[in-house]
Amino acid sequence: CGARAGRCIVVHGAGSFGHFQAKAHGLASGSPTNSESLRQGLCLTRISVTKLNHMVTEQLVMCGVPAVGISLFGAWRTAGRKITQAGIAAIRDSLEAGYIPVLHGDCVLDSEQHCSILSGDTIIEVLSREFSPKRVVFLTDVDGIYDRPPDTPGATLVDSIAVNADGSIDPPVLTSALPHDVTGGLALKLQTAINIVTQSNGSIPVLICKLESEVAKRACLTGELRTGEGTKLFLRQTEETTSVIASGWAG
Ligand SMILES: Nc1ncnc2c1ncn2[C@@H]1O[C@H](COP(=O)(O)OP(=O)(O)OP(=O)(O)O)[C@@H](O)[C@H]1O
Ligand SMILES: C=C(C)CCOP(=O)(O)O
Repeated sequence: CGARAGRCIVVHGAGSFGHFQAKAHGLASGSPTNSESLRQGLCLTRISVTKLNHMVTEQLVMCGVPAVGISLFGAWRTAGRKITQAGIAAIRDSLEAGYIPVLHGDCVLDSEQHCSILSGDTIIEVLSREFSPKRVVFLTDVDGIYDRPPDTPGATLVDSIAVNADGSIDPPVLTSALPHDVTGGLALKLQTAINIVTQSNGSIPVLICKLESEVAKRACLTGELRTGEGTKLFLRQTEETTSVIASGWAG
């Protein structure tokens, strides 16, 4: 409900919705022959992910947030899983009219394999390029990024991750994903966070913390995340980037 305080875009994943149907019908890899089974799988997956989007949007509206659900299907397209068309206009128009767009991981039409899946994480990466937000906050069901899967003995929360210009990170992190996940789970979330940091040259801070917490509220509204509250990614400054910033100030 903190969304009332300013303009923001909400993107949610499919969670326990959609992945089972998508996996059962092979939607991620699609098929050039565009079979009946694939079409049926796409319809069932969309019923599931839009049901979740309806529930999320409804909760936001009940909290007084002017939220509108926006799906990708129809407006976004891929070719061999690569995005060839992103329906940005509908999102921009909704924001300008004072609404909070609520997008979700979805399946879309693909010109080579009939359909493909776009994860909520992939959507966030595209939106970050288009809208250059003040910050991106990933909300998850654990406190942040751990050095190894949090259910592994000895797992420790990582307060900050330095992202190098080549996309490598320090410290390294081990991840795991649930067997039904068709989009890669936390590994894709982390890769998306890294891409946002490198592509924005460090100008978009990325924070990862726990859903439904005071920490999450403060992180979304102010960008503040204290030690032990979650994970912050930042671009490791090299001599080259430092001199560019310095010359920017001098100019
Ligand atoms: N190194 C790690 N640090 C934190 N969480 C991890 C790690 N490795 C695996 N996980 C698991 O990732 C889960 C969080 O990922 P989350 O479910 O938010 O992403 P997702 O699978 O992409 O979800 P969605 O599909 O809804 O976007 C946690 O429940 C945790 O168990
Ligand atoms: C159609 C599906 C399963 C969307 C997946 O979106 P994600 O949960 O954000 O990876």
